Amino acid sequence: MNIKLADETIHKLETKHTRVLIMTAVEAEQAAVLRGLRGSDRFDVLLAGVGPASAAAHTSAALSQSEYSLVISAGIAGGFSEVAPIGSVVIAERIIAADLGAETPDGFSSVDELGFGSSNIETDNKLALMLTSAMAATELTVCCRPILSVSTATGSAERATILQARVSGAGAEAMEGYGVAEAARIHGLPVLEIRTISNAVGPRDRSAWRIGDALASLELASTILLEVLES
Ligand SMILES: O=C(O)c1cccc(C(=O)CC[C@H]2O[C@@H](n3cnc4c(=O)[nH]cnc43)[C@H](O)[C@@H]2O)c1
Repeated sequence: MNIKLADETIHKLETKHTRVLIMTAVEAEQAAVLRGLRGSDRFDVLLAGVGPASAAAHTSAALSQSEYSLVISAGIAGGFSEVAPIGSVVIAERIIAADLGAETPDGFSSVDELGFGSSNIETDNKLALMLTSAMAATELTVCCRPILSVSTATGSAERATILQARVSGAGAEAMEGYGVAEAARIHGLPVLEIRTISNAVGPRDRSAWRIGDALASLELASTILLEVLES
């Protein structure tokens, strides 16, 4: 894995007055993150809404209002079951807009292949690895993998297989990471994504979602984030 942005980011994080912006899709995720952060005034935890467009717009608005040194997309997600079981944590090694592109007679072409930009945003890999190690030392099950952003949540085994073939090693699928990351990139800031798994990516069965387990993991993961950034 490449180590990028680390010196600049760590330098900024060591500066006394640096602040961290965390974006969650919904209030239940926001509340779990805030419980985990234990009242620290170093963080703003704001609502992004659901999906990449809402997330990009809300993140960009927040970044235009206040100064931050790090931006994080956090919340629950679907996990690719071979690598990320329910209740586990996935830290993004990269954030990928997995359905941004075009269907062609030869299959899906990403925006990169079409020459329209990039569907792939690097996270702060050094911080991602530090967090992964710190979480691995607790009761949490954690991995550092690509996290996919999609506009339509996967609802079939076929679609899950297609996405796994499209992005080798993908750990999880959610809907806001790429929007948050694109806003951070435009503002010149490093980004992370932290997801806790509520359901398996695959055939839709809302009754099987374990939102309580995922929110409990999100709270604990947020406490570890606090400890790592304060250490
Ligand atoms: O109903 C609730 O109590 C509740 C509490 C917390 C969160 C929710 C959500 O529905 C969050 C939606 C949010 O979660 C991400 N997500 C979760 N699973 C998947 C998935 O399999 N595929 C894609 N996204 C997923 C996503 O980021 C949504 O915005 C409900």
